[in-house]
Amino acid sequence: MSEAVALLPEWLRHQHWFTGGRSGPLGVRPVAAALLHDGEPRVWHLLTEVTHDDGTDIYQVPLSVHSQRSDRLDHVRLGHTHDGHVYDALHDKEATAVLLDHFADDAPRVEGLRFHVKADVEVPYGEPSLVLPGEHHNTSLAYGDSALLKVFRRVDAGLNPDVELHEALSEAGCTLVAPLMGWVDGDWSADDVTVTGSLAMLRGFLTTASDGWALATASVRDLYAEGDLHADEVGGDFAAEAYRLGMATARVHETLAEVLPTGTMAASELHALADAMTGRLENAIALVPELEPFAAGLRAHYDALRERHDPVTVQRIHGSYHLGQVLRTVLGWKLIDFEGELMAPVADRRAMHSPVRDVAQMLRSFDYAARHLLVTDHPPEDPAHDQLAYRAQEWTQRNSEAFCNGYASAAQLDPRDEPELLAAYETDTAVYEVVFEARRRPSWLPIPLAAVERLAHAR
Ligand SMILES: Nc1ncnc2c1ncn2[C@@H]1O[C@H](COP(=O)(O)OP(=O)(O)O)[C@@H](O)[C@H]1O
Ligand SMILES: O=P(O)(O)O[C@H]1O[C@H](CO)[C@@H](O[C@H]2O[C@H](CO)[C@@H](O)[C@H](O)[C@H]2O)[C@H](O)[C@H]1O
Repeated sequence: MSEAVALLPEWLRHQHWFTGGRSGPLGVRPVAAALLHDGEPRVWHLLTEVTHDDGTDIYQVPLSVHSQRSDRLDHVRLGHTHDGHVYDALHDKEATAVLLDHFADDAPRVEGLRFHVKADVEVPYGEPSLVLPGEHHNTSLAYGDSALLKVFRRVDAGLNPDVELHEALSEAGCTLVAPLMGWVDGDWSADDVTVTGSLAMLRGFLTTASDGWALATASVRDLYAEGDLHADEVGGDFAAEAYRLGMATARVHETLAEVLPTGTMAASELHALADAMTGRLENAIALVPELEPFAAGLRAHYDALRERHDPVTVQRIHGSYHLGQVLRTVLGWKLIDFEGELMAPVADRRAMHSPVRDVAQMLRSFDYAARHLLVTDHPPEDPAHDQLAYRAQEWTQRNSEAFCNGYASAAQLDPRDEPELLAAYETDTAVYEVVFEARRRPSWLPIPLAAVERLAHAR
């Protein structure tokens, strides 16, 4: 194993799900290793601590070791050791079959790993796996067309909120998420004590799904192609979908409030929330000085929270809600990926908030969908820019209203009745997005910066 571990730093550096600092991996130290299959290939389950210039994280890196080099797996080869050729096991169908087989009742027990299957679930043993394409934070394997195994790459001690909320919603009979079929948790050593955390989640595969971002941006393309028509006049109007998405969101919130704890945020906690938002703004300004001219206007939204006297009802929410986290199937909208903001500590990701926070994030996502073509295809020097920007604003307005109408029709709460909360959460999200884009997609930075400017002048 130690030879294979030596291959990890260079390999990890090139994995898009590796988020460790600018330095990349500086050191790698296994914290748990288990042999899942002692045959050809040999399959190892490995958890490794990775040190980088921003700190230390635990990554899950199942490996398969073949005695012969495999052309088929060349694209996921880490290198060669005395034991054989080492591959990313999640891309190796022989190894992923081994992984799925461990959910079976009669599978050999593996020390430090526990595979759980929910009652009455049919695990598709024998189905080949396919890695879902795209640059995701984790690696998801579709087994046939019935189950999806999401293998968390960066893992934390404790229950992953994705597993926790899928379990709560599935148990409550909520059909607005893919049903939870099972999960894996495991142990590793941290500072000489053993900790436990969620490692993977098995859920139903939604075969007819299109993601919300693809659908919304297709609607915006239609609008842009007809620059002289309003959003409600073009063929690809999205408002009815936005309305239904609002309803689905409200119903999920309602179920979460029924089956998981709720609470209230009193004035002192609202102060603390406003302070946390202000702190994030100050950090963001240090990184992106273009924010500075808008700082006073943005802080005013946080001050409004400090001035509020009524308590705010809080509950578990999605936590990182946007159009990429919703799938439209023939049976309607489904919500996915309840992990929360990945870079936040797990305790923050499991914190209770007003459901208005999810609404605010989805409204930001409508703004992104409407404006992203202004950045990619119609920059300010394009003569059509100003007209299209106007249309984009109309599209956002129309779909935000429709979403809130749908939400209000299915919930006790109309998010527009909480304007201070909505504006504060929208501002906090836009500030987060400024940092996210500055680091990850600088060419998209104008999208949240335009929102920051609008929000700064909105009080
Ligand atoms: N239950 C599902 N059925 C079909 N596709 C899904 C399902 N859940 C997620 N997906 C697809 O997999 C992608 C990644 O899932 P997600 O849970 O968001 O993982 P990650 O955290 O790695 O991004 C989604 O963008 C979606 O396209
Ligand atoms: O996918 P995650 O939940 O980890 O979210 C991160 O990446 C998102 C981009 O994929 C990012 O979302 C931002 O861009 C989206 C369009 O690509 C847009 O729909 C969102 O509204 C916008 O916030 C998200 O902020 C980031 O945490």
